[in-house]
Amino acid sequence: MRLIIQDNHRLTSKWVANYIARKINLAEPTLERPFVLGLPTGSSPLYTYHELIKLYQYGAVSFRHVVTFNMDEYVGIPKDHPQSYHTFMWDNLFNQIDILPGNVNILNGNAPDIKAECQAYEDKIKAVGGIDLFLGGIGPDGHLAFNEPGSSLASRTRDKELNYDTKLANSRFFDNDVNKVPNSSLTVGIATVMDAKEVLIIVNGYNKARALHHVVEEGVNHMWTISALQLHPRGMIVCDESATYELKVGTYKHFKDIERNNLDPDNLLTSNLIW
Ligand SMILES: N[C@@H]1[C@@H](O)[C@H](O)[C@@H](COP(=O)(O)O)O[C@@H]1O
Repeated sequence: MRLIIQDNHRLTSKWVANYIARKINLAEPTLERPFVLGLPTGSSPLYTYHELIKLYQYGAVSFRHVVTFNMDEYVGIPKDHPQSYHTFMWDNLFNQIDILPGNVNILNGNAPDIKAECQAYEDKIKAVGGIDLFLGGIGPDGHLAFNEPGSSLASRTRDKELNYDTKLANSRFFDNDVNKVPNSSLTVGIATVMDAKEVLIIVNGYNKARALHHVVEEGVNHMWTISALQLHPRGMIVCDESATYELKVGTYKHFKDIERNNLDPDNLLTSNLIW
């Protein structure tokens, strides 16, 4: 697993956006052979999306032949609700880049047949050849997408109840009222994410420091579902300094050392030092 430590959230976002743009460009995607990107919502990827929009505006990347699959969606709120993940993605990324609407895939939290919806999502990912790069964030309890602590590490796309901690964390988007946060979600499973050719997780802030410690320094454990990343051949975390507060000094120094030539986001757009 790679751990890229950046000074702050702004640099984290720039690094991740440049990395994604470089990956898309290197793949030289076409209509027949698109680049397939898994995407999260939340505050962690927000500035990465702003950076990607800037790169698109400068002409440094195009999303014309990019197919996306979002990680998750709430159950029980309309698609056009201001806090639905549909709204988040269209407002913060898709409406501002050249992606074809038909290439965007987001789970339908109001599907009449949840099982069929989730199976169709898994089938569609397979049909396009799998996900090339899955971008993600984590919750303070180390959950990936909505795979709450205790979720099977072999899980696939399904519906999942949200725990109180997650509802509390997400209540900031629902007038700080935990009762307004939906009780359940549709989410890709841990195995769905781990099937991607590459997984890149953004971790920012003190409130994620414990989770970062668990994924980097402890064993694989279903109570910290992000720890499954240790088993991925191309798993990478990009974090800011604040998120490293629970890491051992030695761990911190080790990753700073081995990634010392890869830290400058500006080098990424032309670098071949990329997976
Ligand atoms: N389902 C999402 C996760 O995919 C996301 O990673 C997490 C962290 O969000 P944030 O980045 O806002 O801290 O929140 C939600 O629970």
